[in-house]
Parts: sequence; structure tokens; C-alpha cells
Amino acid sequence: MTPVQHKVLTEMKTLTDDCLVQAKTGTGKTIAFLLPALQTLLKNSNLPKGQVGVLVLSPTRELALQIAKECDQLTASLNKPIECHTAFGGTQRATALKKFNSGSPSVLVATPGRLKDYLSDPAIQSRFSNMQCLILDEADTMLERGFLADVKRILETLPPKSSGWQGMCFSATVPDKIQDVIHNILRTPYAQISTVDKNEAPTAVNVPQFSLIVPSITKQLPTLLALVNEEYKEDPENFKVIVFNSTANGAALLYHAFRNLIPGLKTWQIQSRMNQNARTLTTEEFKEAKTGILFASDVVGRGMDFPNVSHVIQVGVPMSSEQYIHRVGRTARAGNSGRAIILLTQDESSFVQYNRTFPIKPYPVKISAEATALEPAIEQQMAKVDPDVKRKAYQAFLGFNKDNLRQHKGNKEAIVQIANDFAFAMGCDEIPMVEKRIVGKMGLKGVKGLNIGTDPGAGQGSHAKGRGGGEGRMQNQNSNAGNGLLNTGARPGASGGASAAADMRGVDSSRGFHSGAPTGRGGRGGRGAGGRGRGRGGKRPLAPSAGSSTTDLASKRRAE
Ligand SMILES: Nc1ncnc2c1ncn2[C@@H]1O[C@H](COP(=O)(O)OP(=O)(O)OP(=O)(O)O)[C@@H](O)[C@H]1O
Repeated sequence: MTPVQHKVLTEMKTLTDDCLVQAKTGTGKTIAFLLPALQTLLKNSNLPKGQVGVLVLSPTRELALQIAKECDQLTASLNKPIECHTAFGGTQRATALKKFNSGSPSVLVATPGRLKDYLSDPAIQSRFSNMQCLILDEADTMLERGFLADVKRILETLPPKSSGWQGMCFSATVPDKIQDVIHNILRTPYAQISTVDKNEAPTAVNVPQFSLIVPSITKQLPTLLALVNEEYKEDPENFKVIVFNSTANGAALLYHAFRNLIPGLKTWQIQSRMNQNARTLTTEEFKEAKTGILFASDVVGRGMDFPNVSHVIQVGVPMSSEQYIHRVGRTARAGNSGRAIILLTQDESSFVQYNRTFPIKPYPVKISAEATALEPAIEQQMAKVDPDVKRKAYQAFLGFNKDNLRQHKGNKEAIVQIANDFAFAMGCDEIPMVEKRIVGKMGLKGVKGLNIGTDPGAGQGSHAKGRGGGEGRMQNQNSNAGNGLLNTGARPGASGGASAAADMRGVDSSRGFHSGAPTGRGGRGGRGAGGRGRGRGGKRPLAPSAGSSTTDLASKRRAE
């Protein structure tokens, strides 16, 4: 047993007690909640066929699948098998439902969006009437703004708490504010179990953590490449890395920028704009891989157990202090060691100061000269990246930073300027166009420096060929992307509730109830903005912001 497993099995008065359990990332919480729940099922073998006895809620599809697999492994050698089903978005609803309806789903692992969908059918709802145990994995995020409404809706359709079901909440992070809503799941007094010392750093043990600060956004990509090269050469045989970015389109951009830049290393991307098959395949491949780089958004920021990840690199600030902890926790799992590096611009560096309890030290190797030398390689690669990938990354960057760069709050022009520097660093010839209604939703109406366009015609834009609803969903993400908490860090433990859920649930909620129709505002027809510079703002030459250090790239490009 790991410590958390030992404590859960020995410190609760009975295994059916309500409990709130905190233990660091990668310390075996999944088995710690599955064992008591399965024991309850085995003891009450009179669960009517077809009834769900144990319900596990997970914030992401990948995590739901992983929990179900762990459950199957635990029950594999039982004489009487226990069926564990999954319900999450992005999969064939009809097929999963048919299996659910004809099987004995004693355990169901679900994401909130799809479960809500299931429960809107009274016939399915009745199959939860004997529920004995409800588990919230990643409980703090499940009880935050982004998911709380769904969880409350789900609770309204499940048997009332007075019917006696056990509530179990597990996470590596338990911010104080969780106390305000935990009564929805747990009845006071509930068991409070923690393996984390209050005076201890909340991050996983065995992870040296470093920050690498670059003067401006234009240095970010070359520095990332220099950093990867630097770390790779230390132990190429075991170099298995996750590079996180806080937006789905930002992660996609990094993948496209880097996929051909590190010879000999396989690269993947995983983010919520990908279809579920591609996400599942990537998850499986990266789990199996010995080396390689996964460029990821927060869809795999929590809970995912990729074996032997040697490094976690975060590019830009995470959505919250908690999210930092969970991302770092993708390495050094189950007693292994790992390294974590956060790459920040000067503007973002206050994240480290505000989170002083995190043992983050300055990156020990000077790599700025290498980064400068790598600028041409980045430029060349960027020239090959689809302009639409850049445009989406620009817009996501704008939305995320508008909400999160605290030191610029109130100075929207400064945020736009940084976003334009980012566009410049991506090698855009002009400021990427942002649709007028999206500018309005971002609260950037009237702000100088934007290239605002009106809807230039359905289906004409280059991104219209992408997945439907791109714009609407992107805006959805951006408008939720944090609430200014992360840089405050003044509230360590504060978290961007909605933001933490944004990337994850943007997808789960992307299908309407029953209809399976996309609900993204953009719609399938690609109502979004199209070709660059076609909007009212017209073509705007892209120049570096005054006082920024973009001039090196700028002058090079002008010379070319
Ligand atoms: N008792 C054990 N002995 C050895 N390995 C274990 C044990 N329990 C769990 N593990 C393994 O440890 C790894 C991490 O477990 P798990 O994913 O449950 O961690 P977690 O605490 O839920 O992490 P996170 O907070 O990131 O969700 C998994 O590969 C799991 O199979």
C-alpha cells in the first residue's frame, strides 16, 4: 500500500464513511478510492442487475478511461466479474448507451457532460436508484465554477444524500474554498485524511523545480528549443517530456512549431480541439513511449498517469496555483524522480513570487546565447506553420492573457501589444484578425492594436475547414480562461475554477442533449472569421511594440 491507501483503509471508522482525502500527485489515490468502493459492492451483492452501485466523476475523458482500466485490473481476478462502464463525450453515444443498457454497469466512470445527458432520460436515471457510493476524483476542480453547476444538476437527479450513499472526494489539492460546497457530496462530520504535511511543499517529492525567465514573448520559442536541447542531452535514452500550454490552440501551435525541430524525438499533441479518437490514440501511444515530447493543454494536466515522464515543462503561466501542482505531478509518479521547468516571460514572472511555497529555483544553466542562435531555426519552422494555426493561437493567447496577466489589468492595450508581439514571434506578416463579436466578448472593444474583422462570410475562412464551432468554442474557452487569480497567487491555493474546466469541458459540453448536435457558437458551417486581413480592420502590418525586444526578429524579417 502507498501511504494514502494505507490511511484510507485504516483511518476511516468504516469503509463506507464519507471522506475528503488529500495526497500528493502520483501516490495511488485511484486505488485508494476504488478499494473501499469495490468492497462495498462486494459486500452488498444484492445490487439489482443493471443498477449502478458506484459512480465515479472525472473532469476529463482520458482520466475517466484510465480510472476504468485501473478498476478492471483490480477486479480482473474476482470469481464474479464486476463490470465497469464509462460515459464521456466525443464517443459514439448510441454505442456506449446500448452497452450500458444491456449490461450490468455496477461501476460507472463518467465525465459530467455526458452523465448529465444520460440522466436526463428517466429510464436511465432509475438505474441509479441503488447507488451506494459517489466519488469525485480531482474533487476541487469538480466543485469549482466550471463544473459545479453540472455536478449540482447531476446531484438533483441522483437519489438524495439522505438515502445513505457514501461520498468520497479525492485530490492532491484541497483549497479552503472547497469547504463552501463540499456539503453537496459529504455529510458532516466526514473523515478528513491527508498525507500532506501543512509545512511541506504541495508539489510531488523528487522533483527539482526551476523557472526560466525570458525578457519578452519573442524569446519564448527559441528558449524552449534551447531548453529542450539542453535537457535532452543529459539523458537522451529516457527523455520523455510533457510541454504544457494553457490553451488548446497554444498547445497546437507548439506542436506544429517543434515537431520537426528535434531530430530523433517523436512528438505528439493532445488538446481539446482534437477529436476523441486522436486523443485516445495519442494517450495510448504516449503511455507506451519510452521517449518523446507531448505538447499538451490541460486536458492531461490532472490525474493522467503516463509512465516514466522525465520532465514537465510549462510554457507560460498555468491557470492557477493548483494547476501548476497537478501539471508538475505528471512526472515523478509512484516513487520515480523527474524535473519540472516553467518558462515565463518577465511579465509572467510574478507567478513564482506569488507562489513562494513552491520550491522553484532559477534554472541553473545559462542558455540565452543558444536560444539566440536557434532563432533562425524557429523562424524557418514557423514559416511552414499553417497561418490558421497561428491565428487561433494568437486569439487564444489574447483571451487567456487578457484575463490572467494581472500586472496589465486595466491596461488592455498593453495586453494587445504583447499578443501582437506573440504574433510577430510566430512570423505572422500582419496582426491576425479577430472577429468583432469575439473582440466584444473579450471586453477588448475599442482597444488599439487589434485587427478587427466582421464575419467575412460563412465557410470562406481558412479555418472553416477545421472542426465546426471552432470560433465559438475558442471564445468559450477564452472567456472562461481564468479569472485573474493565477498571478495574484496572493491567494496561494486560489484557482481559476472555470478556467481549469474550460479546456476540459469545452469538449464535454460540445454536444447537445440527445441531439448530438454541436452547440459551439461557430456551428459546423464555420461562421467564424476567415482569411486574414479580410475584415474591417483590413491588413495591418505587424511591427514590434515599442520598447519590446522584438526588434531582432523584426529587423531580420525586414532584411529578408
Ligand atoms: N500500492 C502501490 N504500489 C505501487 N504502485 C502503485 C500502488 N498504487 C498505485 N500505484 C501506481 O502509482 C501510479 C500513480 O497512481 P495514481 O494515478 O492513482 O496516482 P494519483 O495519486 O491519483 O495521482 P494524481 O493526483 O496525479 O491523480 C499508477 O501507475 C499506479 O498504478
